Amino acid sequence: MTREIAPSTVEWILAQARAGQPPDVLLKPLLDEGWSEDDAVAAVEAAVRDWAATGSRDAGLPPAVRVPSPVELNGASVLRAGDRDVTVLANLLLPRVVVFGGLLSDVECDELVVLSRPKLQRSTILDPDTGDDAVHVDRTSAGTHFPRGGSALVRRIEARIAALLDWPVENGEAMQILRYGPGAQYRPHHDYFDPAWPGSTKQIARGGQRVASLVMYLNTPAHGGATTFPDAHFEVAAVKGNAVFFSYDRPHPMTRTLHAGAPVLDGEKWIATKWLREGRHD
Ligand SMILES: O=C(O)CCC(=O)C(=O)O
Ligand SMILES: [Fe+2]
Repeated sequence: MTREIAPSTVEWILAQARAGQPPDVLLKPLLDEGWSEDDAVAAVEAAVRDWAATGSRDAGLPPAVRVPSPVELNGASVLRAGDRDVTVLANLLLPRVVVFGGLLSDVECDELVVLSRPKLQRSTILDPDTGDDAVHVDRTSAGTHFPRGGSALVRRIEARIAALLDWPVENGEAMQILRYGPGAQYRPHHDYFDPAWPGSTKQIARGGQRVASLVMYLNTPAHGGATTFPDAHFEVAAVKGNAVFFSYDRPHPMTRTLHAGAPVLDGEKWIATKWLREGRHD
């Protein structure tokens, strides 16, 4: 139970927060009244959360939800992810992006490529009206997928990702494999289901919104094929075994998670993508 703060104190705390005061300033009046530090922190967090939720609603934004949060800023450089150590190569707050090194071994990357090559089909994107998959010029890769838990290899990688991101395996969609040949690309898009699209309802019914994406690079293209974030003027080079994680706490462009697979200029590019849902995806 969160202790109630007097409304006048809430107003004072929010005014300090808006003015950019640090947390210890916000906590001081409660600590001075004899509150325990835990109660004071919980009460201030609740006040700020309510205020943010009201602000979002007033601005016509969808509410923010909890997302995987693998590492804080200036946190550990190496994370133990189940059976493997993974390095943190870059960490950005807006958009929320983390670049990981060595998430997959070379052997795992090669195995995924070998298993996928004979199964490839032209990639599709979601038809905004029907929610069904359709071939589109915006996405000129070929792909396939591996159902969750479908093999020992997939189970091992899924368990590692769940440990790294602290997000249940059951909330993950099937692992999607993509191959881009020379010139192929994936034009800028968001991975969440746009609530304005009639077809999104059908997708959201299975496990809720997507809240994060993990794109794992299965090879290093000879030239090109970066994952770009145009709103942030930021790009992640495709390097075998590495991965880029990004989360979006609401299905809105304000998350700045617009992203693209830039054209492959020489050679081919292989990736495995895991999309994570709010809830269990069946
Ligand atoms: O190819 C890339 O780098 C990005 C892939 C992507 O956006 C996706 O799979 O949703
Ligand atoms: Fe994407």
